[in-house]
Amino acid sequence: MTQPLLSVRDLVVSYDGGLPAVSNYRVDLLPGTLTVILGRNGAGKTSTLRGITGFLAHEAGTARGTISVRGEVVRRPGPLRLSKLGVGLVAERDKVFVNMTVQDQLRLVTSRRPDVEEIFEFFPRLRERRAVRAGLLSGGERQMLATALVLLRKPSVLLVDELSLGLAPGVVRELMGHLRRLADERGLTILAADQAVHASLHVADEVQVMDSGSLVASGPLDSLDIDAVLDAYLGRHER
Ligand SMILES: Nc1ncnc2c1ncn2[C@@H]1O[C@H](COP(=O)(O)OP(=O)(O)OP(=O)(O)O)[C@@H](O)[C@H]1O
Repeated sequence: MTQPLLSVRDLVVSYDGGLPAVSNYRVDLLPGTLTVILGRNGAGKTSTLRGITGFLAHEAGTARGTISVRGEVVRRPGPLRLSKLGVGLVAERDKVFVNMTVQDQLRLVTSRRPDVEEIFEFFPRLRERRAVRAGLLSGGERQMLATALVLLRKPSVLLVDELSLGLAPGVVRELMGHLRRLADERGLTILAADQAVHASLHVADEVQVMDSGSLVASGPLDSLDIDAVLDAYLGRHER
């Protein structure tokens, strides 16, 4: 059986010592696959990705659980440790410097021209817009830049939070298509949390549905009665 690249068991995330925002979350990410976490506002998607990567200190949040990378339990997981093990996070609300050009931001992360060239090959739109300040990019282009800045660090696992936030359906489909290509062409292993149900299901290998901090469904797309699960937990109107 193929070994998961990243496994999570019994993840619990709480804020300010309150009731858990995430309870007993688990996942196995197989190499080169794309898993999506779906759930309505406040379901616990962002907290799950923060809990895995340890980006909780600024949120007065705590996480416990077991995270393994390539079969090895990660001792004292946290942002730096996970990053060194090749786990990258594209955080919700794009983290780009609005006054810097696309090209300058990419060069902040790497001085290797071939790496920047590779990014431009993958995102031709960023090449076209390379001399433009990030503040003038469209929402979709900003998300491409935010993703590119993480990709330059050459992760093998990419966690992506709400790529579709505030974007038009056509742009969301394009961005989801990029995630699919990153898995297929680059062999990246991806866990993406999103509310864009249709676009996510179109590209996913595995699907997880969260409600009130708990998983209510999880498995390969073709093994789930996805319509029933989504009707029950997202409501037909949100699909
Ligand atoms: N920094 C924080 N401090 C306190 N509570 C928080 C914090 N961030 C999230 N929460 C709470 O944790 C729960 C899960 O929120 P979370 O943002 O993880 O959900 P989500 O599924 O990502 O929602 P959305 O799609 O709206 O981003 C919610 O009840 C939320 O109010």
